[in-house]
Amino acid sequence: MNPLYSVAEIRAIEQRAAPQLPPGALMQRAGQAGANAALDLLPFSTSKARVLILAGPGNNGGDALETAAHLAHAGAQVSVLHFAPAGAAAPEREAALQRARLSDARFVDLDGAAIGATPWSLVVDGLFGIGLQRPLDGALRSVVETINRLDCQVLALDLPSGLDADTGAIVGPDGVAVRASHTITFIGDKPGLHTCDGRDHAGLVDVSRLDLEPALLPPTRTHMNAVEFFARHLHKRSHNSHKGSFGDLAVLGGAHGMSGAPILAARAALHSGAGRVFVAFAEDAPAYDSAQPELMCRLAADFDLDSATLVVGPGLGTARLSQELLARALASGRALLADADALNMLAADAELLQQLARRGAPTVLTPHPLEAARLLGVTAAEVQADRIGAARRLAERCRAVVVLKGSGTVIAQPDGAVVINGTGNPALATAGTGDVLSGLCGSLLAQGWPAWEAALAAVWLHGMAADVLVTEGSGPIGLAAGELIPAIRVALNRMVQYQAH
Ligand SMILES: NC(=O)C1=CN([C@@H]2O[C@H](COP(=O)(O)OP(=O)(O)OC[C@H]3O[C@@H](n4cnc5c(N)ncnc54)[C@H](OP(=O)(O)O)[C@@H]3O)[C@@H](O)[C@H]2O)[C@H](O)CC1
Ligand SMILES: [K+]
Repeated sequence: MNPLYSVAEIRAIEQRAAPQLPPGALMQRAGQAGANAALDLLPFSTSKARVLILAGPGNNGGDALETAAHLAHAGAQVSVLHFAPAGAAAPEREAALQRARLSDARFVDLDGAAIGATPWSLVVDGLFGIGLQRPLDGALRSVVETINRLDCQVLALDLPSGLDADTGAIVGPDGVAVRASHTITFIGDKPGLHTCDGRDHAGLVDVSRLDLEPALLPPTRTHMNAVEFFARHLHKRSHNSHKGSFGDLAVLGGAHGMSGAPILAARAALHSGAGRVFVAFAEDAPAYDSAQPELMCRLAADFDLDSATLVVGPGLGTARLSQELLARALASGRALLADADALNMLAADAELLQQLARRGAPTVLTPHPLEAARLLGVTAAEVQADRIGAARRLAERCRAVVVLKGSGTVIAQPDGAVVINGTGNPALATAGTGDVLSGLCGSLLAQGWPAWEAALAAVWLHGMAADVLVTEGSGPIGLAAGELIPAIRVALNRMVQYQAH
């Protein structure tokens, strides 16, 4: 299990640990952990390695100075770009500075051109960590811009400087942040490294607990998604089973001219194991889907919405007829997933929203940031500035499981529990992948999964399918949403094979 800690939680752990440790022990351990991570990235013959260390004015800078001393001791050619604190520094930072000055590391004063002209093996980013208060400006900003133009690997200490550790947003409206290839984060993992701009700036993340006793690390309400969270719902199938054993799902959508979306969702549902899949079209119901004749096409007005688990929204439109269909669906006692236009109609009608929140049956909402913004009455930028907060508020307000899509999808429960998903990649940034996700998640609900575990598994599988397709060369550019569907089936069956009871 990978818990994620907020800055406040990390500070509290630090305060609890410090009295039990010699002064400066945590910074020295962070320096050692930083050096170990750096050595793993350097060529075997360390003496040939040119390492640029950026040391900021705070304790993140202190970690960098300790790292510099260790790497110089290991024989690397270390250059330190030091940004002295405006006022008095912490004693442990002073000690780290002394150690670096006494080592073979060279303190340099390089401008952007000089930095750009040197063939560095590695840059270590110790400008700012969890103490960043405001956007990077002036010399700090231009150093970060210079580093981001280099080709070499960049190791961020604790987190990429310029990033908000809690939200993954870059600090400041026009802010900059280091683009690291690797991050070694201290004491505990941090949500901001895995969502919003976090994944693009943190690279591969590794955690060093700085040898703190596990008892010092309290339980958290935020975790990275993991198969173990939903594995108990993976079951091998019995011979003595039939289509009725695996539930009925109906995808409610498809207003005039928007029939592709519900079809995509329905195909995904079929290939994720639902026993029978209906497509209930708001208008223009086709006789059948020639590519997937297994799907049963109906006119929504004639379909008994109480007879199946429901996915409501793909291509549904927001016309009067669609609003009535949504109201009927919300009144059903069956499990329900609301996506796309269903979310837009809920945002525009407080009564429908209340009806949703009063539902007793399992309910999942799958908004992208703009849909979440409409539901919360804020802007998409405000949602992205605090994706975890937005998902938590929406889950609480709607009393439903919320899947806030985007880089590092955030899944929230009404009780405040949050999971950030780590699978997936930019190949998913194409039309229709949301419909595939809603069909997949709806299919798990139809097979009897609880809302929370269905959402965790669906988001995990959806991302994993994209990751597998990219390794096979089918992306990230040009992946079509429909291509995810067979890959999801493979990933699901493999997971059942290896994990199921
Ligand atoms: N958490 C732990 O147990 C340990 C953490 N370590 C490392 O320490 C940092 C946190 O250190 P902290 O000093 O609190 O914060 P930072 O180093 O991130 O930066 C704060 C200093 O930077 C100044 N500041 C902040 N924003 C800016 C800015 N945009 N431009 C210029 N200067 C800025 C700030 O000064 P103020 O002017 O705001 O007072 C601070 O001086 C953590 O991330 C770990 O790496 C320990 O080493 C190990 C234990
Ligand atoms: K940093």
